[in-house]
Amino acid sequence: MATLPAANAASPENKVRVVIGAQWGDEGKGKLADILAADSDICARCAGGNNAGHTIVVDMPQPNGEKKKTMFDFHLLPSGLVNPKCVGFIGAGVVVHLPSFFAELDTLQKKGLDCDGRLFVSDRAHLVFDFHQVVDGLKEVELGGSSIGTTKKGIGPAYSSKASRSGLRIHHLYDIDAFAIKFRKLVEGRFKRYGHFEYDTEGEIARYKAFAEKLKPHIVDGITFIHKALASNKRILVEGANALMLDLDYGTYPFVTSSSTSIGGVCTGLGIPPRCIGETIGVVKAYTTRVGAGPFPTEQLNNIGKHLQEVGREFGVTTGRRRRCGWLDLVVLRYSALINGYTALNLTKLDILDDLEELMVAVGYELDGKPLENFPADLDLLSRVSVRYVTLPGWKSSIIDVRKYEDLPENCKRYIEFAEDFIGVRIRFIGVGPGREAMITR
Ligand SMILES: Nc1nc2c(ncn2[C@@H]2O[C@H](COP(=O)(O)OP(=O)(O)OP(=O)(O)O)[C@@H](O)[C@H]2O)c(=O)[nH]1
Ligand SMILES: O=P(O)(O)OC[C@H]1O[C@@H](n2cnc3c(O)ncnc32)[C@H](O)[C@@H]1O
Ligand SMILES: N[C@@H](CC(=O)O)C(=O)O
Ligand SMILES: [Mg+2]
Repeated sequence: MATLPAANAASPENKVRVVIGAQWGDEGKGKLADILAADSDICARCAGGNNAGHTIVVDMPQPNGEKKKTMFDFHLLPSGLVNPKCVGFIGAGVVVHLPSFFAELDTLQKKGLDCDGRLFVSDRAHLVFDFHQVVDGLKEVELGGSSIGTTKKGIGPAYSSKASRSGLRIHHLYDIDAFAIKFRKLVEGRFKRYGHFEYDTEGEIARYKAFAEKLKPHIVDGITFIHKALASNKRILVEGANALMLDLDYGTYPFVTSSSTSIGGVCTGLGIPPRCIGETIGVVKAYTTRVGAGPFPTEQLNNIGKHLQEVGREFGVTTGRRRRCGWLDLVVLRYSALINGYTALNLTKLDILDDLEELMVAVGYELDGKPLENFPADLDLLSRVSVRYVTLPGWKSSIIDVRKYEDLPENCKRYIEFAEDFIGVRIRFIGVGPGREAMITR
């Protein structure tokens, strides 16, 4: 009997739901993924690695029956794991740093989340090794003034190993002698390219031999796993990492990450066809942030930027770096919506704009006095654009306790509706605070 389900075994109605970043990351995907995980059986990661940083704030039940506000930081593991009934899955498109995988898992267990038997990883996922992280740092130094500002988690070097067909995948761990030969060759190659650096190659091989044992209960054939889940009508939620403007093809290259962070990465990263994708929810911060180098047309290097950074507590969850801040860029969002085909949007951190007198939103770019029709591929052009803004009045009151759309201040609704009309996609969820409960659903 065949073990894989037949291609048409899944009911056409059972489609995966996708939560995906529409800007330069840190839009608050983790919070929405956590909320949607309540009615999902599986929460899957399809791309990226532990460069991502999702923060989730929930009231956790305590042994004494009380609830305690608890903050979770997810990097490599899917945020849906906060829901005790949700199974986590890491697809083949993700690059996995095993020490971080186990450290994150340990932290979750210590915070009271039992993940036994509900975290699985595809045997086709590539491994990120510590030497990839060293090389990430060395590459940045080599780039000098034009460095990317990576998270130094080894993401680019690991995807480079994968693309150059010398990478090691999880299944390689189970023939340790062959693994050791390939691993030594990989490290030697890095020494040749970057000069010798401190690295205990043999110690690392021994460490991975131990990891291989520890990882066994988590490993699955990802294709069997996801297609059996589809065929048995499991509700699957995909949690995007990073965001469209950091996509290797469509982001502000080379100031991007090294994976496909767009909707295409959902198909390639999980091994599912496009027809299995249903709702695609784009997560949009009510202003714009970016961490790391690269163009950012609406960046505000002034008191507005400072206000957004401070009030929004815009610090990287992975590296602690201060995030750059600026006005909402609707040009970026129209571009992003074309590529990802959002069926709905989640506007987040709207409460951070509460105190501002006036709000500006970018509605066009001009180059040499002429309107630009597109989002330019050429970063030299992008760096020369002047931004056309529309100014909207602020609402100057706190919205953090509002739970119904009708109860939002008029100017706040105007801001939401202006963005929605311009992008052409319905804003269905509105974040008004960091907590799980601080979300308005329309
Ligand atoms: N005040 C406020 N904070 C929010 C809201 N939604 C999310 N947050 C917080 O905003 C931050 C969002 O950043 P991240 O957690 O890095 O977002 P992410 O999209 O999951 O991150 P990446 O995968 O790294 O791109 C977190 O600290 C959230 O707790 C909101 O509506 N209001
Ligand atoms: O992915 P790496 O190579 O570490 O960094 C490249 C580029 O992408 C930015 N970035 C990566 N992950 C995130 C994330 O989760 N949120 C925001 N920005 C991210 C990084 O800062 C570099 O600019
Ligand atoms: N993923 C990160 C990037 C960083 O920490 O630099 C963030 O949450 O901002
Ligand atoms: Mg983040």
